Parts: sequence; structure tokens; C-alpha cells
Amino acid sequence: MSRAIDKVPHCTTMEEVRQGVNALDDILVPLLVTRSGFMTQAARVKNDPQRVRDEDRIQTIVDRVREQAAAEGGSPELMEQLYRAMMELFIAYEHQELARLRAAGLTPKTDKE
Ligand SMILES: C=C(O[C@@H]1C=C(C(=O)O)C=C[C@H]1O)C(=O)O
Repeated sequence: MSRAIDKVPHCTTMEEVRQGVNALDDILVPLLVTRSGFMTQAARVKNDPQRVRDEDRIQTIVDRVREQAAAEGGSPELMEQLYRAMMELFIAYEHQELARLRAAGLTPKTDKE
């Protein structure tokens, strides 16, 4: 048994709490930057603003992370809310990246590929 929730120590001061949060942010931020890099890849591969938002894929991810959160002893509801909010921001970023790539010379698709 090594669930993520079991790795949280009992804290007695806010210094301890914030030290723990900072240590996790040091891991999370680089991962989120890498995730954003995949949005740039998605923007180029899709090359179509109408394909940026993909509701089926969003639902697949929500189902996955709910299950993962539960297995790690966390709240599926919280994980779904976090992921839905995060994906909205990544979708906006993907649109921004597609516009940037097109301004830099990516040719818009002429037909469905
Ligand atoms: C990266 C994609 O584009 C969008 C962003 C997603 C994400 O943040 O994971 C998921 C679905 C899409 O709405 C994708 O289609 O996979």
C-alpha cells in the first residue's frame, strides 16, 4: 500500500504545510510546462481551430483521473474539477498556439485530413 494520500505527514505548523506544498509545486510546475508543450504539438497536428476542443477526449481524461484519484485515496470530485478547469486553460492556450504557429507560417488545412 503506497497511496499518494498516505504520503502527507501530520503537520503542526503552517511552515511545515507550506514547505510540503512548495516541494510538490517544484515537481508539478515542470510537469505542467511539459503538458503545455503537448498543447503546442496538438495545435500543429490538428491545424484546425474547430478541432481544438474535443469533448470525447475531455470525458476520457475526466474518467481516468477520477479513477486514479480514488485509487490514491483522493477525492474524484476535486480531481474532476481541477482537470476540467485546467483543460479549459490548456484549450485556450492551444488556440493561442495555433494562432501563433499560423502567424509564423503554418499553412491552414484546405481539406479534412
Ligand atoms: C490536447 C488536446 O486538445 C484539447 C486539450 C485537452 C487537454 O488539455 O488534455 C484535451 C482535449 C482537447 O479538448 C487533445 O485533443 O488531446
